Amino acid sequence: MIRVVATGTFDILHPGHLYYLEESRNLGDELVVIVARDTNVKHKPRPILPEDQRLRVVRALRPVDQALLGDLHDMFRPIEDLRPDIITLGFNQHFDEEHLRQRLRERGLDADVVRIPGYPGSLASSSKIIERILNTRAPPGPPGEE
Ligand SMILES: Cc1cc2nc3c(=O)[nH]c(=O)nc-3n(C[C@H](O)[C@H](O)[C@H](O)COP(=O)(O)O)c2cc1C
Ligand SMILES: Nc1ncnc2c1ncn2[C@@H]1O[C@H](COP(=O)(O)OP(=O)(O)OP(=O)(O)O)[C@@H](O)[C@H]1O
Repeated sequence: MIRVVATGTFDILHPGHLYYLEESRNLGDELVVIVARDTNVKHKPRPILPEDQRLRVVRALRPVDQALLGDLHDMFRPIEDLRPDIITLGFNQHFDEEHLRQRLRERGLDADVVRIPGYPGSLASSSKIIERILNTRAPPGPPGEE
């Protein structure tokens, strides 16, 4: 039984998320997804959707066997509980594979780390979708300010 763990914010879902989760699931027999806590998303603007809502939707996706919210303070805590064989990183996750492997070893965890490539598409990105909404649906400014 090969357990795979995938992680991410999953704010506004798009086919890039599905591709990442499907490819992660294909590496093993079971996929568990750790959804980032609202307060831990600091490397970009805070998510639009609250963590419970992000979790609920990720949990319902076909490739996902189990989904949970991450720890508030220690990202290795859920990994210690889940003991995955493989941890997948998405194409744009800012972790260095070798550094992450090392930190896992230091915690007595021997999961392999696998990078999943990107899925093409100009709107396969939560931030690009938000940008498009702002550009196409934002209320017009006061008259004369076009
Ligand atoms: C191995 C691993 C474990 C993680 N565990 C947690 C966690 O317990 N809590 C959390 O809030 N974020 C955790 N994260 C971080 C997020 O799920 C996410 O990867 C990070 O916010 C960057 O995500 P983004 O690609 O969605 O922007 C973990 C990331 C990795 C790689
Ligand atoms: N186009 C894509 N192709 C493959 N994987 C993706 C794609 N977009 C996101 N992912 C992966 O899905 C997981 C969750 O991504 P995240 O929630 O950060 O979405 P995002 O669209 O990359 O967000 P943002 O645009 O705000 O950076 C990460 O592992 C990420 O690498």
